[in-house]
Parts: sequence; structure tokens; C-alpha cells
Amino acid sequence: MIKVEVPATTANLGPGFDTLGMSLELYNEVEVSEIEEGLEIEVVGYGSDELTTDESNLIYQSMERVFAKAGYFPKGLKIKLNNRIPLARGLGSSAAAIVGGLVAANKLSGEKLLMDQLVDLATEIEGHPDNVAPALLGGVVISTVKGSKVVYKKLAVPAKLKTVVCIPDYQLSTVKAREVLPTEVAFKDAVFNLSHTGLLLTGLLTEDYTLIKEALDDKLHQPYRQNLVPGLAEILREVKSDTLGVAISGSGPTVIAFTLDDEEKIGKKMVDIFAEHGLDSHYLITNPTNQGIIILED
Ligand SMILES: Nc1ncnc2c1ncn2[C@@H]1O[C@H](COP(=O)(O)OP(=O)(O)OP(=O)(O)O)[C@@H](O)[C@H]1O
Ligand SMILES: N[C@@H](CCO)C(=O)O
Repeated sequence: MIKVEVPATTANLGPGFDTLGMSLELYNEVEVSEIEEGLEIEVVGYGSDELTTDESNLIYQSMERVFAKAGYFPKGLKIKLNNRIPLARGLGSSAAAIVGGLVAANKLSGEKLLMDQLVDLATEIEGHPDNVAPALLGGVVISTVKGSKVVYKKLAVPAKLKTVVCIPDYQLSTVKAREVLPTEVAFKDAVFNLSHTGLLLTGLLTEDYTLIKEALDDKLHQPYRQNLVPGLAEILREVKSDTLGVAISGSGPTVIAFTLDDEEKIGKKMVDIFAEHGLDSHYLITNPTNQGIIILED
């Protein structure tokens, strides 16, 4: 039996659209064992009432990609999922599913794929690298796609950085949240994000929290997504002064606050603002982690 624990991830980190992502201390478990025949999938936790349990399941489909590459064909599989990452909320649930499937299948089939190949394959399945790379590697990961290859670099999370996520009680698929994005942006907005991403990375590398606070802003995706997340504009504006910065986590609707302290107060304030806009939500103090996927074997 192979068991893997895959972290949630928060993509974009404000200005780093499709480029930056960070692992969070919230793990899904995927347990896989070979059986004599067939496919059995059991889901506990998030998605137990909605995820498919046949060959269409994203984890199984990801596993099949590895088995095909490795030339390894198990007679049957039993897959047990314990999902702690809510679905379609901006916390990398699809990346966790893909990465969990790829890594479990790779382990079962003799670890023929190296980390670079897993990053490339996970990115091909997900469509962009910014969640799958930190789900595999942990920490903060900068990534870009060049043809069929991903160029990436992991940075350690600054020691004092804490995060609070506020998760509204509805799903927003990444597909839908990408449909509202423009095909072209103003030159000045591109320059804004370039400069802020550069400053953010420098702040993260040098543990300069003042710089991180200046840098956590965006003009490429958040303005276009505000209509999909009632209260987002107010949260970005009103919670900013209590924190280092606030951003949409991935494609939303979850909002993430970066801070040095006062996590509970910040979490409650975000819940209150969503409530003023008619949305139920809850907050989680789920800090960044340098630990990516964990492989446990029985
Ligand atoms: N544990 C899982 N097992 C199988 N499929 C999953 C699992 N978790 C998520 N998925 C699939 O991924 C979909 C959600 O992916 P989507 O990209 O829309 O959101 P997300 O990954 O949670 O958010 P974001 O990419 O913004 O961080 C689900 O609707 C489901 O099809
Ligand atoms: N960079 C992606 C992350 C969500 O999967 C987006 O914002 O659409």
C-alpha cells in the first residue's frame, strides 16, 4: 500500500499570476493498493457526495498517465481519498488530486519518473504550473512553461510569514474564473505586475516584510474577478492595513491574508465582510510550509 499526503496550495500570491505558488499546511491523503481486479474508489471528506468514483476520477486519470509512461499495468486498484482541501475554492484541490495520483502511481510502478518529469506532466494535466509545482515541492515556487517543459525554482518561506485563508461557502471553478480574464492587458498594468512580482520575490528572499507589504498587489486578474466574489473589493481594501497584504487565493473565491500576527482577528474580519455581502464563510489559520508531497509506504 502506498500513502501520499499532498498539501493545499495558494497560487498567484497577488501579482504572480500563473507564476507563483506556495504550499499550505493542509493535506489531502491518497492511499493506493493493488487488488486482483477492477477499480474501487472511496472518498472521505470534501467531495464525498460529488466526486466520481470510476475511471473519470481525476486522481485515477493522473495515475493512468504514469502507468502508460512506465509501462506498468496493475490488475486492479483500490484508492482511498481523505480530502481536507475544499473543492473549487482556490486552494489547489485539482493540483492536489493530480499530484497525489501521479506520485502514488510513480511509487507503485518503480519510481521511473523524476521530479522534473512529474512537474511537467502535472502541469500538462492542470494547464498551468503554479499550484502543482508547490504541491510537489513545498515552499514558494516560481515557475514558467517553455514548450512542454517547466522551468521552476523553489524558495524557502520566510520564517515569520503566517497566512489566514477565508473560504466562502460556494464553489468557483478555475475554468469559470479564467473566462472573465481579458485576452490583452494595458502595458502599464503589465509593468505594474512585473515590478510588484520582482519586489515580492526580493522581499521573500531577503525576509524583508516591509517590501512584501509594498509588493502584494495586482492588476492582471483580481480586478476582473471581483464580480465573481461578493465582498472581495472590500476585503482587499479594508483588511490590508491589518496585514502584510491580502489576495485572491488562486482563482478564488477564497481570500488569503499574509501577516506576522493577529491571525484570528484577521480571519474574523474577513468572515464579517463576506457576511455583510450575504456570504457564509469560515476562516482557517493554515500557515505556509516548506514541505511538499509526503510519501508514506506500508
Ligand atoms: N480529491 C479529488 N479527487 C478527484 N478530483 C478532484 C479532487 N479534488 C478536486 N478535484 C477535481 O478538481 C475540480 C476543482 O478544480 P478547480 O481547478 O476548479 O479548483 P481548485 O483546484 O480547488 O482551485 P484553484 O486551482 O483556484 O486553486 C473539482 O471539481 C474536481 O473535478
Ligand atoms: N493561476 C491560476 C490559479 C488557479 O488554478 C489562476 O489564477 O487562474
